[in-house]
Amino acid sequence: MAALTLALSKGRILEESLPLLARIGLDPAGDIDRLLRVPSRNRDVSLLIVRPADVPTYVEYGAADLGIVGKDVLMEHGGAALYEPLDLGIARCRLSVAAKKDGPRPDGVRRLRVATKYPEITRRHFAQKGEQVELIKLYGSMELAPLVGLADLIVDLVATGGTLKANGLVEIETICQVTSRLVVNKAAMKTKHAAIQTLLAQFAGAVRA
Ligand SMILES: Nc1ncnc2c1ncn2[C@@H]1O[C@H](COP(=O)(O)OP(=O)(O)OP(=O)(O)O)[C@@H](O)[C@H]1O
Ligand SMILES: O=P(O)(O)OC[C@H]1O[C@H](OP(=O)(O)OP(=O)(O)O)[C@H](O)[C@@H]1O
Repeated sequence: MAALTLALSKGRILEESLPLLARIGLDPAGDIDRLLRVPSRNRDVSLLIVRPADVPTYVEYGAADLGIVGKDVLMEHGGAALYEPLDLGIARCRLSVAAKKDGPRPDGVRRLRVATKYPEITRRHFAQKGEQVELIKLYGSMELAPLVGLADLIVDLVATGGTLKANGLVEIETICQVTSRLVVNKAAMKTKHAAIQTLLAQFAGAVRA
């Protein structure tokens, strides 16, 4: 079998991937808290532990043959350069627009300011609605922005709604549902076809189990 490299999103997705990986013999055979490249129990597959937002880049450039990444990250990156054959159904959440409980007060003069880690998705969302907004790129803790007057709205991930509630924010619109996806490098899908198909079938079986 051709050797394969699988890029994993560290953090929450890695945690939720571990049971799936274990089911198909791909559990890490090394310290995933320290190592960035880790062998798996299957000697033909090695694992890369990377920041979630970097997974599409590793797979697109062929540094990894496959990757596990959130749909939110794929949509922001622009997924056209990758195959996305399988929804793994893990790290389930949604991407939503939220505001302070008393809501944004458009004054008809100033554009609404929207703070987000996802400027591309946010730009497309408001453009589709014909609304002109000012985007403010943040790298985390979006919930703070409306509280301190940095933004009128945020676009962020919501799962239980606990973080929004704790910060006195309410969800006003869902943009899309999010789960993690298995993605594949387009060239590798041809050159390592048999090995990748075998792995895809194993992942699909593990998801059904
Ligand atoms: N509350 C949540 N419930 C379920 N899935 C989530 C939740 N928050 C984020 N996710 C999913 O997990 C992915 C990674 O989130 P995580 O919080 O682990 O990393 P991050 O903070 O975005 O990454 P980085 O450490 O690079 O900033 C997201 O892209 C999304 O797909
Ligand atoms: O609706 P909830 O269940 O509260 O989940 C939503 C929160 O989860 C994510 O953050 P995370 O916990 O991953 O922390 P982060 O800010 O470090 O990414 C997201 O950015 C929200 O803040």
